[in-house]
Parts: sequence; C-alpha cells; structure tokens
Amino acid sequence: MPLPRGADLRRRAALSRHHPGTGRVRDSLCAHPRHARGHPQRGRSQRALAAGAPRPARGRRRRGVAGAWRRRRPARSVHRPARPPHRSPHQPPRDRAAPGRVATDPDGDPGLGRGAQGPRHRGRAAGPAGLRADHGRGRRRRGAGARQGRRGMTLALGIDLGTSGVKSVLVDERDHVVAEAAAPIPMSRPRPLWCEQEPQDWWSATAATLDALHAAAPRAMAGVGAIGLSGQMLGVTCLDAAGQPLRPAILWNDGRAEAECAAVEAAAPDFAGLVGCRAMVGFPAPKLLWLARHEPAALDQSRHILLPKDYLRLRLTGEVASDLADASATLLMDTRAGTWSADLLAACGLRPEQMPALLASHAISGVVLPELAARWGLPPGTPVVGGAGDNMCGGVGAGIVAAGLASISLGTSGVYFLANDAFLPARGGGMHTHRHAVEGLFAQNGCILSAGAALEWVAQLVGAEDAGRLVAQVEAAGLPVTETPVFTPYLAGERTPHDDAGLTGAFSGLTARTTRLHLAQAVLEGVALALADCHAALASTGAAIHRASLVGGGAKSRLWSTLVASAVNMPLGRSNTAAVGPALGAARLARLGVGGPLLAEADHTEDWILPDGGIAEALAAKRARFARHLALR
Ligand SMILES: Nc1ncnc2c1ncn2[C@@H]1O[C@H](COP(=O)(O)OP(=O)(O)O)[C@@H](O)[C@H]1O
Ligand SMILES: O=C(CO)[C@@H](O)[C@H](O)COP(=O)(O)O
Repeated sequence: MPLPRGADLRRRAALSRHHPGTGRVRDSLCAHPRHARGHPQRGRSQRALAAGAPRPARGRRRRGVAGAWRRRRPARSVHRPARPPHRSPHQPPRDRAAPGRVATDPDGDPGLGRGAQGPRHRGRAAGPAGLRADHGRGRRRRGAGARQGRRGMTLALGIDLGTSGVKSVLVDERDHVVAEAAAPIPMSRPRPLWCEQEPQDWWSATAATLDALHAAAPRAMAGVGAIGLSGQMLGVTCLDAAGQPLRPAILWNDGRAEAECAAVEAAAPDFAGLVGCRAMVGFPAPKLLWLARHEPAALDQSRHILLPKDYLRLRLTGEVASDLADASATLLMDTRAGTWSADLLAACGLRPEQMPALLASHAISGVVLPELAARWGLPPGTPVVGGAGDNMCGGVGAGIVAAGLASISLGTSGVYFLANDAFLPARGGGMHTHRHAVEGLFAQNGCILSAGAALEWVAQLVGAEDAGRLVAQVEAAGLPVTETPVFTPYLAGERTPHDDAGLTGAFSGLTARTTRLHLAQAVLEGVALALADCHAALASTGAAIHRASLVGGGAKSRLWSTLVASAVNMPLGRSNTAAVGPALGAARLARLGVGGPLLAEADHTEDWILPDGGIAEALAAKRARFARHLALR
C-alpha cells in the first residue's frame, strides 16, 4: 500500500538533507544551442534568443546559484486509486517482465560488467544495442559513477515509454548519461487499422530497465534526486477504480476512429482554435468516442482515463496525474488555458472526474512507492515530476527549448517538432499544435505514422536478423539513390500531410536487379521523403525554422540521417544522446523540478549531418513518383 503522504514528506525532507544539490549555473545565452561551436547560425541575431529563452530554465538557474536543487511538494490535486494496481486482467498470471539490456559507464559502478544482455524479443535485438553508456567519454569519465556514489551527488532518472520499448537513463548533473537500459514492448494489430499494447507490458518493461540499472549501477541509483517520465503520446488507457486496465490501450497509430472525428469537431465552435488542431484519427478524443459507441461498458466502468506514461506514474507512485503538454494532445483540452474542456469531455461520453489532474511538466506529481524505491535502491521518497509526451521530451533532450528550434524524430513514428512562443493552431495538412514541456512554449508538429515501424516491417519482410543490422548492410552496400525503388511508408495510413487512415504503402520501380538491400534503402528514402512532406507542411504555415536536430533510434544511422537532411535540405544536428533523447529530456525535466537547471550543458551536438547534393537531387527526382503513389490507395 502507498505510504501515507505525511510519512512520504518526512522521508523526502530527510532525503533532501542527505542529497544536497549540485545544480550548475551557466550563462543562459551561452547555454543556448545556437551558440554551439559548429552551429550553422552561430553569431546571428540574438533577438530570438532573448525572446525565446525558456523562463523556467532561467528561474532554476538562479535558484541553482544558492547551490541546491530545491525539493518541491507533490501536487495536492492528484488522486490515488483505492489500491495500487498490480496486474492487468489481460495478462497471464506470470510476471511478463522483459529483461532489460543495460549499458553503463564501464567504470561507473565497480563489480558489474557492461552490457548485461537479456534475451532477444521476437528474434530482434532488444533496445539500443551498441550504444555506449558513456557515449564515447569513457576514458575522460573514468570512475564517475563510483565518485557519484561516494559524494552523494544528485542524478536524474529519465524513463521513456516508447512504442518499441522502454528506455531508462541515469543522467548526472552535467547532463552526461552514466547508465542506460532498454527493454522491448510487443504491439498487437488484432484487426485492420487497430493497434494496441497491454499496459502491463509497459510496466513490465519499465521494471525490467530499472532492475537492470539497479543491478548495474546501484550507487548511481542511490544518488537519484528525481525521476521524469516521457511516453508515446495519444494512447488511451482505461482503468477501473483499483487502477486495473479494463482493455488493452489504443495507440497513437490506431486508425479505427475515423468516423468519430467529425462528431468530435462539432462539439466546439472553433475546435482547432481551442485544442490546436483538427480532430484526427489516432488522437484520444475520437478514440474515446469510438469506445463510447462500440464498447460503452469499458468507458463507463473507467474510473481513470490515462495517457501511457501516466499509467507508469500510477504504478510508480500510486498517483493519478498528467502533465499539460502530453494532455494538450488529447484534443480534450483548452490548450491555451491548460484546462480540460467540459464540452469536449461531454461530447466524447466522458465524466470530468475520469480525467487526471494536470500539472506542469517539471512539477512534482508524487514520490516513488516505498517498496519500489527499496527494490531499485532509490532514495526513499524520490519525487516523480509530470514529464511530457515523447516528442516534447525529445525536444528538451535535444535542447529544443526556444522558439524556432526543431527536432526530427526517427522513432517508431517520424515527427517534425517545432518550438514556438505563440500558440498557432493547425487547421489542416495533418499538422497539430500542442503545449511544449517548457512553460510558455508551444510546438507545431508534423507526424508520419511509420518511420522506424516501416524499417521494422521491411526487416521482417526480408528476413533480416534485426533492423540495425539491416541498416548496417545497406550502409555498407553504398547503393545509389537513383537505383532504388520508390516507397511510400503509409503502412498504417498517414497523418501529416494527408490525414488519411485509408492510405496504403507501395513500392514502385522494381526490376530484376532489385535486392533486399534496395528495398530496405527505399524504405529509408521513403521515410525521408515523407518527412520532407512534413517540412513543407510546416513551411507553408510561415514557420521559421532556425535549426533542427535529430532524435530517436533511427538517428543511429548516418545514412538515414543524411537522407533526411537531404530530403528537407537542412543541416541536422545529431548528438551522442540522440537515440535516448526523450529519456534525457525527461531526466532534465526531473532535475528542473527539484531546483536544478533545465539544460546543464550547452549542447550535446557531436556532428552536423549536412544535405548531400547528389542525394538531394535524386530524392527530388523521386518526389513526383512518390506523390503519384497516393492514387494507388
Ligand atoms: N542502427 C539503427 N539504424 C537505424 N534505425 C535503427 C537502428 N536501431 C534501431 N533503429 C530503429 O529505431 C526505432 C526505435 O527508435 P526509438 O526512438 O527507440 O522508438 P520508440 O520511441 O518509438 O520506441 C526502431 O523502429 C528501429 O527500426
Ligand atoms: O502520435 C505521435 C505524436 O503525436 C507519436 O509520435 C507517438 O508519440 C509515438 O512516438 P514514438 O514511439 O514513435 O517515439
């Protein structure tokens, strides 16, 4: 059972004495990513920087001068269910924890080998195999984890519930990832257009990563000052009063609710102006109306409707809450006001009490349950902050914390995310505007539904051992873009710019010389072309994109990164933490929540991926054929 709140706070007070903060103070302008060495716009006007500098970060930095990360009280408005949830009724009675893979600073925690590996999941490598835990700083950072343990320095733990798996990272006060672990999550497509996951699998995978981190880096876990949550967005999770899932979660790439979109939009006179975009398939509001129409009992019995990472919060802390950023994409909120809309809830058959309390992304939502803190060697009463959707957290992880900065995510989905200091609702083109995790900022988004998902699909199709190895073979082959087929990645319909759940994927230009590697490269190119469509949709709104960075698992590939840079014709920053960007962003929000700086280090960018003239020309030549595939639906 959850510890009584008063006891939690007493433990937390004790903790704050034992873990004095070490927040660093940096000049806010110098910390801006555009000032990074090698940045293409370095030295340009400072006005946008001054205007766009994130307010919370400045505030925290000032507090950091006092030398300690402040501890904050958990939000009062959060709700606790009758008892902590333990297992989904959809699961077999065994613990389905997928063993996590872990990578740590090789010298960080003595006595533990690096890269303890769990078994493969469905024949694919689990998690970000091959990522070095210290991201290439092993020699310079020798012994860092051990020192942290001795000095009691404060680390932040970021947990990212991606669609393909959970990634958890331990981040030190200089923003270095000292250990990370990953565990896969299965996905189910039980009917055409449907896409679901079991909340219990989210929790099992999360627990597996934290077990792995605890086993590999116990001292670092003992130094954790706060936890942040990032998660795949838009998932609908229906829970009973005890926190038990009533059905599998309906994911962001589920296309069942097309018929419900018009009815949802009709519920507000200026729907897009209120929520930030048109009602589109895959978003929570139409999916909830679908449940009201097709599974009314499940909706009626739901005591709580949660987003994916908020289910993790419930399991971690026993608290029911969400953050304003992730919740702003439900299409059930007055996005500017930051409140649930009574009209939209009613239109979807929802009762206001079914919705969680809303918090800022850096606000403390609760503390880790005592038995879990003991299991993972976390300090008793470790606070968990609001966190945000994975795209907002990916943005924070990539330093996208001022207007005009963008990130492009190559995860299961592909997302173009542009931070803005104005709320600019999207009125078409499959675009969507939400709140950013950084207070005062919003973000314009374009999203393609199958980026890594398309790569995974072709890897399975051609019998590759795993997607990463297939990409390595493609890179080694060096095939000219002029010789590969054209591929449209509409395997689950498409959101931006088409907003059409009925679109299908296609290859064209196959010849007797086409090999499995040609097909695989065509998929990478097709994703790049689809992201170029997002870029064009964003540009058509008049958006000024000063700089863009890559995040997500696909960013591990130089070829894929170059294809994307060439398709959008922009240099793209790529950091050593790109593949765990959302988890890093969640950790940064956690640190902010306990009085540390948002960005402790100016920039992680290791290299700039430049557009390649030849590739850009070949992709441009393929664009007309790519567009013609739309007629093949
Ligand atoms: N070495 C690699 N090169 C290119 N893509 C990769 C590589 N390794 C993994 N991926 C892709 O990265 C995707 C996972 O990225 P990730 O950001 O973790 O996604 P999510 O957050 O949706 O779980 C997978 O779909 C996989 O196809
Ligand atoms: O629907 C969206 C954003 O609107 C997706 O981007 C999900 O948030 C899934 O993210 P990944 O698992 O692909 O990172």
